[in-house]
Amino acid sequence: SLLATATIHAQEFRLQPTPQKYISQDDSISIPLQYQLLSGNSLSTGNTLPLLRSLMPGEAPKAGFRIYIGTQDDKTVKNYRKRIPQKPEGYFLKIDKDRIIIAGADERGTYYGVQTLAQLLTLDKLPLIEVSDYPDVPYRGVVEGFYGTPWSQEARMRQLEFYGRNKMNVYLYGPKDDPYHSTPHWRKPYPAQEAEQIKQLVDKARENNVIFYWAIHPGQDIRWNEEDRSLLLQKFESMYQLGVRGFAVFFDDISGEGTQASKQAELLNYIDNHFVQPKKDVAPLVMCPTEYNKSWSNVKGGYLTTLGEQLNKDIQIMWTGNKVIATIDKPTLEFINPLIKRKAYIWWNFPVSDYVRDHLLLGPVYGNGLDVKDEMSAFVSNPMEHAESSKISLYSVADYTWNMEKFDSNTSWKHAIKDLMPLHAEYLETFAIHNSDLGKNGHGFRREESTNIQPALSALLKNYQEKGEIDETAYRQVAEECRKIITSADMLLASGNENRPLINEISPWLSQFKLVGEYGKAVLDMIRLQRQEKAFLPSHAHAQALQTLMTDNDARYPQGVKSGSGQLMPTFDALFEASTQQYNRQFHTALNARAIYSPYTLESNVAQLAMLPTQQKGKEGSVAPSNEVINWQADGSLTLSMDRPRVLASLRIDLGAPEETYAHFRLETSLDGKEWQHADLQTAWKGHTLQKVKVEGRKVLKIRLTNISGNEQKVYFKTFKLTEKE
Ligand SMILES: CCCCCN1[C@H](CO)[C@@H](O)[C@@H](O)[C@@H]1CC(=O)NC
Repeated sequence: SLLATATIHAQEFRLQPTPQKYISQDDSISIPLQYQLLSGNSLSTGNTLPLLRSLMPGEAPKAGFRIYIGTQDDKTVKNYRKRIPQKPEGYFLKIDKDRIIIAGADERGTYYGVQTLAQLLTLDKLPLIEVSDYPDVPYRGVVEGFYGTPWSQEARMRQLEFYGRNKMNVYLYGPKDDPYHSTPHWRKPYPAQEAEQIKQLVDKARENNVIFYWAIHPGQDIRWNEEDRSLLLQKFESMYQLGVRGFAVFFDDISGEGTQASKQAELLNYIDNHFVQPKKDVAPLVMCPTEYNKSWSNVKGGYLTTLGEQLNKDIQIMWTGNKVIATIDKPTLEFINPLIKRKAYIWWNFPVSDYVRDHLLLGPVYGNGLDVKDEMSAFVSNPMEHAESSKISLYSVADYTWNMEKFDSNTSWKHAIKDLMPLHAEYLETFAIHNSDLGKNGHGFRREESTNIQPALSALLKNYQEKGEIDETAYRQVAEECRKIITSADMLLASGNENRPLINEISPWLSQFKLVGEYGKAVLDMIRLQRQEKAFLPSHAHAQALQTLMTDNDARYPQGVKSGSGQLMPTFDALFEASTQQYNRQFHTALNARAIYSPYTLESNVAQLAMLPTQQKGKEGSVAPSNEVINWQADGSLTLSMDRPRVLASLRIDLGAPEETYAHFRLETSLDGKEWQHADLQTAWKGHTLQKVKVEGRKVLKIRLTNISGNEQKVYFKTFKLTEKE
């Protein structure tokens, strides 16, 4: 498929990432089948020569064609020394009629020169070209730092190859749900099997010139004493024995003793002075602070300034931006860099989806500043638990961090898709453009979706809702898009082995996507046939059947599978409702005019709660949990309303707080929104969670939870779930 890639790419071939500078003459040579290799001593170890030999197997001592390769200290490239960009990981690549020169500022730069050559070799002829290139951001890559199913060994091996090809140089291993990374087993060495897998990853990383960082997440139960400090160092030593040469300590998402800045700084400096520095072959230590975004930081409290003042200068400090989930711009960095007295090591929480697990985030990487390359020491992406699907974003993160000013999010996005499935790129693009928004979520972070068809969707809906008329141009465009949706789903599901791991990840969403396309077609029929008493009915019935199929999601994904939720589904639901209401008025019928939706709506004057989506699964209704600590102001309340009175079987609430906290809250229910009955929170207490609150058999229309303590309460919002009586 490499050849296929070349053929497809040939007309719009681009080098990835976009090089800083390159000149190509209008001439090319056929790929040399034999060549004499003149390589510098500095490359005798490492994986640069193995990569070159794997790409061009025709090495022959007497051949006329020559390849000169080395770093700037090697005499094999001394004539080109001044052409090498004097920047870390810089390289000079020149393809001439009788020779190729690959000269790097350092070993990794030379390696990247070979990776660029690798891309040129996918063309049927080698263009005569000169490339002078280097990365804008020193450290570029991925932090596997999400909640949920950690990536598999196979997925990680593929990731590391992807990073090598796309010139990403760091991978931080920190899956929140790995018990040996975090509580409870961070103090213990890995069992033999897991240790062997880590060793394999470290070797794979070295092969791809990626620094493998192993992170530890001790903060939830660390004790600030000699014993835990030495246990942590022993764990690091055991990882070093496995070949790990990059170390990180994450103090994010914890509470209690572990959050003290001065203790964190003391521990990290100790690790730096007694482990990292003495080892001499270990990368600079990286730490993730507890206050890792501006909305959670209390500058006056001094946490960040303490780290900035006390942490050894070479220790990197991570930062997610102005919020947990945020794009990174100049003001973001102008805020944090002075406080921590160094350039922030950006942990970008995208395309991570562990707080919107029913969505895939496959859209373009956009919104980060193009003028911040000199304000950050690193930019690493926290991806989705779906490794292959995350590559659409990761490809663009590689592009953005290597050559920031030249980054174009849409071009990069299109090439990312071609890189993943060259033979099905148009279908994957149709799928990706309609699966990019997150839907309502606790962080309030949203993305554009269905941008290609959005104008037609709103024109069609506006004309129909306001004038009962059909905008024929919009109608045709939407109908065509529905056809493309249905075709794309089938083509991708039937795409065989082009990218089987990707299809395995997205197949539940592909099935849902096809239903969305069918639903769109059925709704278009409904508005076309709305005035025909007989013909309307089968389309209405079909649309309802599709609504049912779309809510009975794939059992593999209990949290549900959403597709086209940003623009397509809201428009189709609105057209379903409007045309059915119109039909009922005209023919005096009472067909169901409500598209399937959650019968529960949430209102709240607590900012972080107001955005939470509600969910319905059968007899269960819930407000989605928030990943953030909620600042619940005095007298702040949350009200869950039903679409009609319902009899409750039970209600479970979990604020992740000790029992006394619940005394600060009052729970009430109401049948009419005017009269409220109290429900007792204390009696239902069961260690950290309120079990069946005494509302058994109560008929309610609304449920309200209010902070009556007179002060702000900081709580988690883990569970708010009701079950209705059968
Ligand atoms: C209260 C927990 C918020 C979690 C925030 N983010 C991610 C988004 O959900 C999640 O993957 C978690 O690992 C991460 C923590 C974080 O952002 N650390 C710098």
